[in-house]
Amino acid sequence: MTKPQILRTVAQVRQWRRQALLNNKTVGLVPTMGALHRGHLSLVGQSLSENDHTIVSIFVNPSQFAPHEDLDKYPRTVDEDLAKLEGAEPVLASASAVSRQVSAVFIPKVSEMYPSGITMDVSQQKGAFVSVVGLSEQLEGVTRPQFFRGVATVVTKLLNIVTPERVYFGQKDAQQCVVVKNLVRDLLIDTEVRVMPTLREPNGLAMSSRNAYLSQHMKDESSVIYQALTRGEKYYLNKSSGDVGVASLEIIDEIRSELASKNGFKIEYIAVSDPNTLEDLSVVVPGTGAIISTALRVKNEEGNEMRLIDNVCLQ
Ligand SMILES: Nc1ncnc2c1ncn2[C@@H]1O[C@H](COP(=O)(O)OP(=O)(O)OP(=O)(O)O)[C@@H](O)[C@H]1O
Ligand SMILES: CC(C)(CO)[C@@H](O)C(=O)[O-]
Ligand code: BAL
Repeated sequence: MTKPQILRTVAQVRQWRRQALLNNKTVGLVPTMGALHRGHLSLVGQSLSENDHTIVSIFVNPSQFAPHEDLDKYPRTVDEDLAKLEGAEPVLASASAVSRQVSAVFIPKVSEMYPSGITMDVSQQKGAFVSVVGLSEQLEGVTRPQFFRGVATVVTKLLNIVTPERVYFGQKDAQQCVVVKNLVRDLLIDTEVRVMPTLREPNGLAMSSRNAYLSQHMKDESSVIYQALTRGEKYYLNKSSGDVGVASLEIIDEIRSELASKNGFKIEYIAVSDPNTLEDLSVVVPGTGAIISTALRVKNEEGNEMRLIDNVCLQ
């Protein structure tokens, strides 16, 4: 088993990429903020099965955190992450990929990614930033206004550095996927955006690095989120038929009543949206598809509040 190369500078990644190109090898990129779990490894497995080389980036990107958010305490577990990437058989890797290993891991410093410097205060930031207008002012963008500008910026930088044939994201962060697809299309970036299904804990809770902030009890309680979303999905499936749609408000009411069964969950939003534009849908019609997404705040035993997001797709 060969260990992945650890690359720390943009120049090292470019050199590695040039070599792959010279050898006529395809490259898949899996961008992450580390604290890897099976959800991340499923993206890695998919990339291994579709590309000759897979590069994983581990970078906790400051520009997508607001000053009051958890940048400083975001879980940083690089040694464990590397062990998982070196050793673990990537989840869902197809038979043809089993013999493949992650080729490289890019772990840059903030100064490498932001050569003009960066501060947490958006008004003080220097250098170029990428905004995806419209899409990033909805849903997640309402409570995290800096989030999509930060994500769009860092993903553009990563795509410029790596120029991968394919880049992999998780459906759990549904709005992020739509924002990235739009920026790749509008900035004419030559890469295919692959969106992979959400991996869940046995109780249905979507796997997430920030779940590390939750006690087992809170994790159990939080399984209500997926139960509520699937209740909305079932309601839609039972009521829709042929080309007869279902009012979004009815679906949202179903979800809200399931969530109301738990105390201490503050709903930020429940939305039924067009999967491509993320515009609110008043009716879901079979065949057109929709995303039902939600964000909630939960308190752990220490009284610290944290935010969980999840979604399901309707066909
Ligand atoms: N449960 C999951 N299933 C599939 N993909 C996932 C899952 N969780 C995260 N991902 C994807 O992994 C990539 C890296 O995500 P990130 O490093 O932010 O982890 P995260 O678990 O989403 O962390 P956070 O707790 O900050 O939301 C993203 O494309 C994200 O959508
Ligand atoms: C895409 C990403 C790695 C950009 O920092 C991050 O938002 C994430 O991990 O989902
Ligand atoms: N997975 C999304 C990264 C974030 O919430 O900052």
